[in-house]
Amino acid sequence: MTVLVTGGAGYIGSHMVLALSDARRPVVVLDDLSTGSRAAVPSTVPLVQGCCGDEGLLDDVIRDHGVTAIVHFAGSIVVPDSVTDPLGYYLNNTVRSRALIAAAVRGGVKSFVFSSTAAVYGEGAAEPLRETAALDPVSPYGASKLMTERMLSDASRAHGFAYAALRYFNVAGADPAGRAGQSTPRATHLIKVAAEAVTGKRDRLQIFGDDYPTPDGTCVRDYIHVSDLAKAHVLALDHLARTGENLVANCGYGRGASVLEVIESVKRVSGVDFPVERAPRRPGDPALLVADPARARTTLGWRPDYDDLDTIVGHALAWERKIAARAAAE
Ligand SMILES: NC(=O)c1ccc[n+]([C@@H]2O[C@H](COP(=O)([O-])OP(=O)(O)OC[C@H]3O[C@@H](n4cnc5c(N)ncnc54)[C@H](O)[C@@H]3O)[C@@H](O)[C@H]2O)c1
Ligand SMILES: O=c1ccn([C@@H]2O[C@H](COP(=O)(O)OP(=O)(O)O[C@H]3O[C@H](CO)[C@H](O)[C@H](O)[C@H]3O)[C@@H](O)[C@H]2O)c(=O)[nH]1
Repeated sequence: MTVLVTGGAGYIGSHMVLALSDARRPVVVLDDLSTGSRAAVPSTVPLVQGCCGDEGLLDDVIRDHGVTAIVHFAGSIVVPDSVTDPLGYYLNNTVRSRALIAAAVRGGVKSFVFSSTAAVYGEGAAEPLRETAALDPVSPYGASKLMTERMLSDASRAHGFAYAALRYFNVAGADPAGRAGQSTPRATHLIKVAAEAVTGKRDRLQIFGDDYPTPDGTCVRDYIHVSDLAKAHVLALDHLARTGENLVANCGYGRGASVLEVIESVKRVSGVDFPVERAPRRPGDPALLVADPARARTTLGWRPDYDDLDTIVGHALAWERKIAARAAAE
């Protein structure tokens, strides 16, 4: 009854490993440590260092650990990088996911939860976005994820397993107990970058575009707390095991915050006034992404615990200060 968590040494994956461990569910992590770190995996949880596209290794892990479910976080995640390196993104996100799905089929794994993204939706769809909105990704990143959703749909029909594709909106924050957080080197995510500006790791924050068709001209996103997201994954695993029915569901709160509103929140919560400068638009950025989370609520019974921007920012800051203090002590 072991859950294989690919990418479990990364930001979101490490919170999922904590959620499963807290629920006393057996876990094994597979991670190539390209952006994740060994320290993010509790010492009680086995970590296999390797690639989620290595079919021989996957067969061994599934067999040796008695894997019955897979939660697949491993992948490349930076939207603008996918614009400059699309083939790298299709390799790591699509081709390697295909290898993992094939290994799951060979190994008789019955449940598969996949990290999808709001970036699968097209521009111009009615907001908040429902799962039925048009799928027309702006970036190669979104396309690489949408292809994996399609493979899961086709393979589940042909081979008799159930999958959940959870379309995350913007994930932020950290474990409220301070056990995990985002430690990604060269992070690009807004709240993480702003937290680094608070601790002095960065000397300023850039706003990428202030001429979008949004109320204040900056991009609007639906920020979701990473621990609420992990909770949705645990519920999705239970749903798949209980019903055997596939699920595609948004994970967001249904409320947007602009880049300027996020910056205000970070300054307010931290009490630190860091320099901010206007910069050109970043390639691949849609103006507005806000979830309609009704399906996750009704199908999974998902009820968020941290649906508040200042709370998310507060947890992100606590983690950032903790790792800054640790780095200073080294
Ligand atoms: N962070 C967000 O806001 C967000 C939003 C939507 C979707 N997602 C998706 O969630 C997942 C996790 O994202 P994250 O923010 O935790 O990123 P992350 O970079 O912290 O985690 C990814 C993990 O996967 C590992 N990895 C990458 N390629 C691998 C490979 N080929 N084989 C094995 N391990 C590999 C990395 O070392 C890392 O530990 C990704 O699939 C991402 O696309 C993230
Ligand atoms: O220093 C920064 C960083 C970001 N931004 C802006 O802040 C917004 C959010 O950017 P992030 O990089 O934090 O997140 P993205 O919306 O680009 O992407 C994230 O959320 C998406 C879904 O909404 C994807 O799934 C993706 O994996 C994940 O990285 C964007 O308008 C971006 O231009 C800035 O202005 N300055």
